[in-house]
Amino acid sequence: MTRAIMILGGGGHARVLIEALLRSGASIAAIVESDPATVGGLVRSIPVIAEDDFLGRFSPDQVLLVNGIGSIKKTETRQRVFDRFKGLGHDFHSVIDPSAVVASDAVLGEGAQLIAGSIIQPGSRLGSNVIVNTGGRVDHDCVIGDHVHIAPGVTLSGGVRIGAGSHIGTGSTIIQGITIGAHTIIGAGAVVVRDVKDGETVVGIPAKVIAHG
Ligand SMILES: CC(=O)SCCNC(=O)CCNC(=O)[C@H](O)C(C)(C)COP(=O)(O)OP(=O)(O)OC[C@H]1O[C@@H](n2cnc3c(N)ncnc32)[C@H](O)[C@@H]1OP(=O)(O)O
Repeated sequence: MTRAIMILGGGGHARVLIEALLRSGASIAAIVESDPATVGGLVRSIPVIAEDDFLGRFSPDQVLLVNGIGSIKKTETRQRVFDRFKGLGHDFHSVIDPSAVVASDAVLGEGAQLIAGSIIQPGSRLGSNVIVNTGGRVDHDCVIGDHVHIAPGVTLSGGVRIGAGSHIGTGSTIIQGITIGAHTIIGAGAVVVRDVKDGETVVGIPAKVIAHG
């Protein structure tokens, strides 16, 4: 049986995902929201259902979920949503915009989201629930942990490693071979030329630490 695709959340990131799914020929059965009133009207005529309704009506064998929660700094909320629905037995569908370029040997984890114009080069591996946002570039042999958000216009050079739950800010550049720890925040526009430890926030060119954990 083909499972119906449903989006968790109806905000800006969800709308980007809906565009990518529709462009790739998928159909979307519903947007699931804890508070449907927060979704400002119908998005592309897709019905909005309340989360309680969803939980009562649909079992994991009937639906495939898409994590529509974005992040601008910390990635905890989208991780919490992913983990909660995995705990209920649900599977997450990957969203790959038709304009994304993905090397034949790249490995994508469950629920990967490759937004318009993103590029994943050979030998790279992405964990579960990872976003590579608009125009993000992941060069060869990068290893990206679960729940990482690579924001629009980021460049990861070859062999970069990123720990789980990190947010790589919009337009930042990471030079080759750098290791970035878990739950870090890389500021918008930063140029990272040294390794970044778990929990650190770095900004600037070259990037310097402004917060620890
Ligand atoms: C589709 C989408 O929209 S996806 C979302 C994309 N957005 C992003 O990636 C946003 C990334 N976030 C940032 O760059 C943020 O500015 C952060 C996370 C680095 C810091 O945010 P906050 O913790 O709120 O710090 P705050 O704004 O108070 O700034 C602290 C200091 O760092 C400076 N600063 C903040 N961000 C940056 C930056 N990117 N580069 C240089 N300096 C910065 C501030 O000017 C301030 O300096 P001051 O103390 O001398 O005045």
